[in-house]
Amino acid sequence: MGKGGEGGEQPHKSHRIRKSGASAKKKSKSKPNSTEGLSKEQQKINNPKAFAFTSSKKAKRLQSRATEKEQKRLHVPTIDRNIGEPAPFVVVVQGPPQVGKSLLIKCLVKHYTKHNLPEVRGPITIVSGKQRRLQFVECPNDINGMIDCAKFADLALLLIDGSYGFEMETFEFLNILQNHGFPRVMGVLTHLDKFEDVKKLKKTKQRLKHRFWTEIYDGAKLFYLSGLIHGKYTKREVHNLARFISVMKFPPLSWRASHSYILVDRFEDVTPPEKVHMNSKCDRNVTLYGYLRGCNLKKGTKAHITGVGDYPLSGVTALADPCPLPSVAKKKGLRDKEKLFYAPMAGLGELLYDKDAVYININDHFVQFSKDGASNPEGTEKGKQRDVGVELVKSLQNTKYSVDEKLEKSSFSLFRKMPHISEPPTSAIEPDIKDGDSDSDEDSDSDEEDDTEDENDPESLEKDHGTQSNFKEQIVLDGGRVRRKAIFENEMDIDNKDSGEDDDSDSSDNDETEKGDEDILSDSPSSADEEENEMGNISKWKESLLERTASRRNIDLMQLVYGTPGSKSSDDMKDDDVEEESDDEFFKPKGEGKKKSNKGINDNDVDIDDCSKFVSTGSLKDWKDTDLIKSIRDRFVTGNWSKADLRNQLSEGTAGDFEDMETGQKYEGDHADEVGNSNKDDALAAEERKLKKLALRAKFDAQYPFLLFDVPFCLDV
Ligand SMILES: Nc1nc2c(ncn2[C@@H]2O[C@H](COP(=O)(O)OP(=O)(O)OP(=O)(O)O)[C@@H](O)[C@H]2O)c(=O)[nH]1
Repeated sequence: MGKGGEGGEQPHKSHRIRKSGASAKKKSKSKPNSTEGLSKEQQKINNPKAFAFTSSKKAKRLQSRATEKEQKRLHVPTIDRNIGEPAPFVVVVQGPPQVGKSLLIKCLVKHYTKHNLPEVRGPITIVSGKQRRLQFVECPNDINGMIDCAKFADLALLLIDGSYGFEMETFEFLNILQNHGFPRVMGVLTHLDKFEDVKKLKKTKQRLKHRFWTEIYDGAKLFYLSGLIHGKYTKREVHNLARFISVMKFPPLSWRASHSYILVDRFEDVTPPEKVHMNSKCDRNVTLYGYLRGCNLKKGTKAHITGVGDYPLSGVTALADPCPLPSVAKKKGLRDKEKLFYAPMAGLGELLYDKDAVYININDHFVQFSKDGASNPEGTEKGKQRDVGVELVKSLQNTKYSVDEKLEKSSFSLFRKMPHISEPPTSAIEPDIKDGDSDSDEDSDSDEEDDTEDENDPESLEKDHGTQSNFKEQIVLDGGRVRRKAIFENEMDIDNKDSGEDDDSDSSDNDETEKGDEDILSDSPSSADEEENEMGNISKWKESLLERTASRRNIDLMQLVYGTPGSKSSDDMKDDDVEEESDDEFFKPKGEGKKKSNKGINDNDVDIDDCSKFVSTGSLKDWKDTDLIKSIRDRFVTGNWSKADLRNQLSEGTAGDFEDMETGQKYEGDHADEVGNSNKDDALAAEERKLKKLALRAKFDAQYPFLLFDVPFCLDV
């Protein structure tokens, strides 16, 4: 572009600096000392104060902020080994029983695909965006299931019953997650519609949020699902949750990225039927289907199947994607056709592609079964001539109950006059526990029950996790359900503080909860300890678990050797033992008493020291015996050594013969004459030995005559 407007183009008008008027004045005002044309260095020299910092603190803060920003920018690049489309991210939905896991998955699937899921079984794959697929898995409520889920979860949705509080399952899963490279975790509070008091709801939300933050990290995301509408979570809340999952970043976990693994979404037993017919326990061939994650998988590699074992792969085949990502055409959002989902185990979809076959699944209500022959009288006669296969199928139509259902209802008696034994109903657990512990628990733990338990069922069992622990598991029987509530002392502390604050602001708020909690605090003996255990990011319950494991194995050697301070005297202990023994003896079956009376070393105690070795208990001393411990007490640094000297002197004085080998002089003890005739042979043998020694000594002296002199010498070479 030329200035002269060559080529027919219009020239740009150059900027004209104002020389008069308001804007010219303004400029001259803002720049009284014109520094135009000066370099930055020169400007600094001219006015150093303008470039100096006014506050050192502020400067320091700015500097650290700049460094932080710089550091954040720098990160180790993650290597993505995935070829082609990335495998779906696995979203594990975990929580205690009946918290609403299946319902949440159903609602999320409905939101993403507009399909109703009849049943949640196995992984459910859906297309959630143009570049993203998700796989929902419901975590089973057993520890093995939790371990398996922790291995493949990219995101864990921890469902918590808000009306009830934290349960043990959540913490168990969190602990397992930590051992598998902590994936993304999000909390979801359900059953919030059970709160009638808005204030109480708000408070509970706050409390649970802070506890959640303490366990994971400050600011961890916690969603609230406020209730159900037509048996489903509200659309808005599900939409928000789904949005959050859709945009979430899943940084690859290093171990997983360098190992190949498959979350199996379908499996097929492809063993030839005749082989199974010949031998029902023959080795089976099983085909497993699923998305491959991590790195590549080769034929012949040994694969570990959780809960089954290690097996070599006989072959790996790449199949067509059952739930492909939509086309990359430039358009906003997903079309309805592209909202695919794949859930072979949940009984969805009509076609099933196998390695060697295609199955067509037809819903039962579309199938017209032929009428049962027995229903019409004519058919009975015809039925006699029917084919055996037809007969079998017809009889199958008649069965009302499946084998499992029949087994559940079945019962048997071991002896003729005994009542029938059948599987106990779940409610049968209740009276058992109540009978055993209800009395004592009501007495001791009645103070520690909070409002939810009061409402539902006051009878509960408590297990203290160690003496120092601030974390307790409380087994509560809640409307026929056994629930394992997690109770934190810290939590109670916070509650108390909160209630105190609230009391100031609103004294009329007399919640049962607060009362209960205050009682707990005032009555609990470890209130001083609680103050020490302030809320922090460190999870105290995990610490206590470690401590307990360590303390089980530790033996206090000091206590074993020197005894417990203020322990009973040995006589007292003996008396106690005698009493115990006599009591035991009284109720013992025949022959048992003798075993117990043998006060040898306890076999269990032997295992504590080294369980890998077999130790014969007969040859060992019982180091629990106080007399035995006393007998060696003076052999240690802290013992009385003068006693030992005295004993040596006495033994020397009384023990009799002593012979100085240097001089050949012989000292005889006071009691030498007490040696009887029976020891004569010994004396002769000793005499012989002495002569031998003297002869040897003479020989030695002859060989090394210089050793007879005490004068030090050296050899000159
Ligand atoms: N009132 C209320 N009921 C809920 C809520 N969430 C779930 N439910 C109900 O709780 C019951 C259990 O829900 P599920 O989704 O089967 O729970 P789950 O965790 O899958 O149960 P399991 O698989 O047996 O462990 C259902 O009847 C739900 O309707 C909620 O937020 N409020």
